[in-house]
Amino acid sequence: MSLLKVAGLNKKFGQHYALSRIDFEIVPGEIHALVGENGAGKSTFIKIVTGVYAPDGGDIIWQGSPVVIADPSDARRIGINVVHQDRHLIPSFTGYENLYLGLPYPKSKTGIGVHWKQMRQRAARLMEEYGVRLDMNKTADRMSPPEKTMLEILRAMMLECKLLILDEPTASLTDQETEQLFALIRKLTEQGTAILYVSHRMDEIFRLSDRITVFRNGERVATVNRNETDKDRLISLMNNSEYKKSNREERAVPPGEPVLQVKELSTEDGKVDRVSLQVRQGEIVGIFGLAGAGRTELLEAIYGLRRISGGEIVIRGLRKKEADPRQSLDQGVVLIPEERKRDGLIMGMSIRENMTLPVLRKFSSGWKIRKKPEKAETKRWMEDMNVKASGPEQAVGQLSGGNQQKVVFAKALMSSPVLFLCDEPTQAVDIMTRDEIHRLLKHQADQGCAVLFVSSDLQEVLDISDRLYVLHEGRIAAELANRSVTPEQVLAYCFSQGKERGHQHG
Ligand SMILES: Nc1ncnc2c1ncn2[C@@H]1O[C@H](COP(=O)(O)OP(=O)(O)OP(=O)(O)O)[C@@H](O)[C@H]1O
Repeated sequence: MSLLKVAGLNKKFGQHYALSRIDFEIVPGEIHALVGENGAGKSTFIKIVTGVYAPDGGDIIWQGSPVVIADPSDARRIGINVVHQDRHLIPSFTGYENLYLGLPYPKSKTGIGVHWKQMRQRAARLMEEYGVRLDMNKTADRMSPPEKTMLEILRAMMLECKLLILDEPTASLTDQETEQLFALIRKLTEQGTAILYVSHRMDEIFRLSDRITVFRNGERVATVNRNETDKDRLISLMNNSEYKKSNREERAVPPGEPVLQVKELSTEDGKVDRVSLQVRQGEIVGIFGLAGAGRTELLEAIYGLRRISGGEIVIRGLRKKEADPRQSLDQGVVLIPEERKRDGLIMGMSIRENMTLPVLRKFSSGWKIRKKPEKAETKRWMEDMNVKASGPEQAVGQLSGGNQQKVVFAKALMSSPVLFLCDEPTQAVDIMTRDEIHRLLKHQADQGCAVLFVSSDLQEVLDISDRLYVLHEGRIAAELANRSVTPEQVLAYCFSQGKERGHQHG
């Protein structure tokens, strides 16, 4: 019998159908992937089955009976939980405290205090049951991304979750960390929990899922068995056209003058430790490291968002005097941040306002902003980046996650930068846009830009970079020419413990 069945589900925003006549079914113990281009309706669907949005029509059947899921606590009560990429943990709370978040703490015998022992025992039982090892005394802000994901899954299982929805769970995880997560997912399904797995990462979908449902423009276009389809067919279903992957080609333009020179750079918090690197004109340089290696921190330090305790940053021959993002922008440096909701965009503002804010000078004459060219350029970039929206005036907060990322990118491109600092720029974007972003960056590099590119997807780093640095515990563990390097070689450096630290030029 199906665990969850929906029939004829509709959801409208204004005149626009985000979901139209959706039929869907998931059975106990199944791993069911949900895929679709950015804006296809996946998040809206999740929000309806978890009680965030009310549908405008259609039925939801849970374990054979019709239900109304009025709010998220309703969903949790019947056994539906979701783990999002934006994790819902309280940073200063320990693992234990986060595990019991929103739940009654076990009371001590007196009925006044918390029964800590019981709390710890229950957590230990749960971890043993699912084969998870976590230091639950650590506060959430000291946990790595995979640890946080595991903790959230454990919390769902405390609530006797029958349907666990994982929304881009591996977005910032490396391959090894993803393996740990997959092992946990398999354990959950063995015990009958169904998994609805939303991801843009095709390889994972093919490794993990039993069935795959494809959404396109708010409609369900297919549900297929994993072993009866392949990646190219799936992508064609997603966008109704032939998909051709761009090849890993050698870039012809030889690198020019150094644009970025980092010498012995350290941050006050110790996350970046005596890092030296350089990126020249026309070069795309990758940075790879495990979660916690200091990838984001390094980019933030270069951009001026993190306090520096030593070393220097030279951009086009000019030494940066202090941590100052404004100065970076003036020097033609842009940062595509990992957390676009926090750092990249103002959700209440329109696409146009977000894109043109840093470059308003370009459109001003005297006191006035020349609206026409401002709008025209916004539109041009929206077309180039294939941003799905009702128009340049739509609020960014109303766009799907992937389309927000495209706006971040367009905004960066608009300022004609000389140096791109990209932190997971293709996170959450669909596979077509991912190729498009790679193409755009290569084009920018061919025009003389320098690109420093961080991704937790090793294959992506290898696909795009001319050269790469491996980061390990805040330090450069290796510099590798990306001609014949294999993923295994890169990973060996990620796990190196100092003594193997060395340089390899090729
Ligand atoms: N609150 C809202 N107001 C107006 N439109 C919205 C709102 N939320 C979503 N939409 C629209 O509904 C459509 C579906 O969006 P949804 O977020 O469900 O897509 P998605 O498949 O999850 O995309 P992504 O892969 O980019 O996260 C989009 O066109 C989006 O702009």
